[in-house]
Amino acid sequence: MNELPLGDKAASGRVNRWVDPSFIDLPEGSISLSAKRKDRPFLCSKAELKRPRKRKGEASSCHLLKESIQRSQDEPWVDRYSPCSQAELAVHKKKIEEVENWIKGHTSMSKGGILLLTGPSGCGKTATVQVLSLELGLRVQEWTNPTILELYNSSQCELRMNSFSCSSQLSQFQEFLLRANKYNCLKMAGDGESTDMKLILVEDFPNQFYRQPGTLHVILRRFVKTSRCPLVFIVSDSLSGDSSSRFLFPREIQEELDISTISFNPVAPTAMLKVLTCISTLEAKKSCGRMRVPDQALLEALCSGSSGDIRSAINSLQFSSLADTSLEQGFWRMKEDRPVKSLGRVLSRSNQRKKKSKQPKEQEEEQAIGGKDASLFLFRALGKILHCKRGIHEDAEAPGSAPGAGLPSHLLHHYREPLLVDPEIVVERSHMSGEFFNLYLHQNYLDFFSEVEDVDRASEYLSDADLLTADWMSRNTMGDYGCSVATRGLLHSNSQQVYVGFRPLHKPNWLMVNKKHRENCLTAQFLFRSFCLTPISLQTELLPYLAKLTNPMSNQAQITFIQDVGQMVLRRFPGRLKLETLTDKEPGKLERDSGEEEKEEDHCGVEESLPDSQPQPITNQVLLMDENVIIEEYNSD
Ligand SMILES: Nc1ncnc2c1ncn2[C@@H]1O[C@H](COP(=O)(O)OP(=O)(O)OP(=O)(O)O)[C@@H](O)[C@H]1O
Repeated sequence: MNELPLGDKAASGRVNRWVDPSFIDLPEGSISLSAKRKDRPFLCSKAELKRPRKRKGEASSCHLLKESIQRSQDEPWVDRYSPCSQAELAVHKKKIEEVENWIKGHTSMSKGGILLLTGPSGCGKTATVQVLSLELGLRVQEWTNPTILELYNSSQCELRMNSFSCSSQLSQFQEFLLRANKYNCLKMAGDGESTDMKLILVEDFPNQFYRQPGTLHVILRRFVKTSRCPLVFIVSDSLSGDSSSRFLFPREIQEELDISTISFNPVAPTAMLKVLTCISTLEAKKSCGRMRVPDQALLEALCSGSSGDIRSAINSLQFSSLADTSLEQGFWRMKEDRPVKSLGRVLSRSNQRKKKSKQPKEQEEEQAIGGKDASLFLFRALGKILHCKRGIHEDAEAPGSAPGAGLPSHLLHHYREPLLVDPEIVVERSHMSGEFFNLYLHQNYLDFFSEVEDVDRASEYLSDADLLTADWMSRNTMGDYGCSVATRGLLHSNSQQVYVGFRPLHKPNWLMVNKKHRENCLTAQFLFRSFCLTPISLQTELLPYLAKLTNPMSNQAQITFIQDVGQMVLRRFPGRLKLETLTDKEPGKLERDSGEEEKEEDHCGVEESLPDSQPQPITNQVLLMDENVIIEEYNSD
């Protein structure tokens, strides 16, 4: 990445003579044209655009000077240092290229089309679109939800004009989209060589879409029929797992409307560090020595605490510097005497070796700076354990000292380099119970081991962990301990940890088996309710018995279920079951079937019919046909 542009961008080249959108009849707030700031679209902060201008002579020059200093101090650094070119973007080059190719492909020949950009908040999705539009000479026409006041005003106006009785956010959005697609922007004097090419950007969705995504789909279907310019949707991922992009743009709609999707990753720590270093150097220069240049360790702490959100990192940097300029006891000063620490776990391995490793507790303190939610997707959390990173002991760096020098000789084989992750914190941030986390580890750990003795030891630890949670009375308390035993046990057992590269992770087999078990319980209860037995008794006592009889039941559904559950047919599943792959954005939340035990006992309160979500007996019938199993006569003699 190149150097950031020098000096205060906000002060230069501000264009105030921008033209109102061609859709002047729409409420003002619903459209914002980036062409307003066409010459330097990123130079002026929103705050500045909205600031009322004073008339000449209204204030003294001193007052104006003070105001301008204040304004420059107040301006958010994210706006002041917003990127103006691809080289300045802290986004992976490939992602930028992908977006660029898509935009180029869909602006030429007025082809239109829809692009969906997803990724965590603050990873530079909007900045990328803005920069590319600037470079490709496109005008960005962006939808922003009108405020209630604007809605009210517009409806008043419309009432007066005797058109619609009231214009909802939804209808305004629809109108915006259709008109933006149909009409070119008005060309005004001073627009220079601006082209008619434009890009429609939607980041703000009318609330109605979250309640009824179908309404969005109807509008989009209409849009694609006449689409002339590219439409870009930006939807941020949420770590809580309620992915708006999946909800608003389900796969069927993406396929039907040929929506392209590009998924952004969090900003890489190295790129983020570069940006922060650049900004802090420029700001320190500008402050004429009033602001101390933050040390490397502090910048790294801000990077790691922001979890790949560059906006949050820059804001934290600005915030912490504010505290410093006025009071000598500022943030930089407090951090001044800290030992230099590295981004060991995020920078290259060679760098890690050179610098000292951090203790988990210190890492935790640093995470608190910037206050960004540090939740982990399950995929990443598992990766942190399975691809575990280790540092080196401080004493091992001393010349002549052998690894494990402090250990007695008979324990030397237990020597390991210190962990760079804290397994308990990783599990906590995955939002998953220790027991379930263990299941995922159990399913996936083998691929990461190279020695059979290590596997032996690891499986013992997993069994111990299982044992800790065996007793239902203490399960809640012991779950966390069990998880510590499993994670730390796995990490310790893997004595020959080798770099295995990317490995797909799978969901535990147990989940599938458990699901099937629950389905069978419900089906058994439903089909054999007249026996008034628990699902367990039905499946382990009654059905195996019935399976031995000839025509025990007249109901075909019952017969097929008896065949399915009452006989242990190993032939039915030759080889291993097909495992479900764990995707990288899968949330680490699982519904625990808490009511299961009670349900099993409550065998008299059976539902009258099977819920739709449950497998219907027909599934078993298909199995029966496949296997061609015949109920044999049971000879009790
Ligand atoms: N080098 C840089 N690369 C990317 N963004 C930068 C850079 N320097 C500063 N920024 C600022 O960081 C912010 C990045 O936020 P952006 O809106 O692009 O994120 P986003 O992925 O669209 O997330 P959200 O959906 O939450 O808005 C922007 O305000 C941008 O101006």
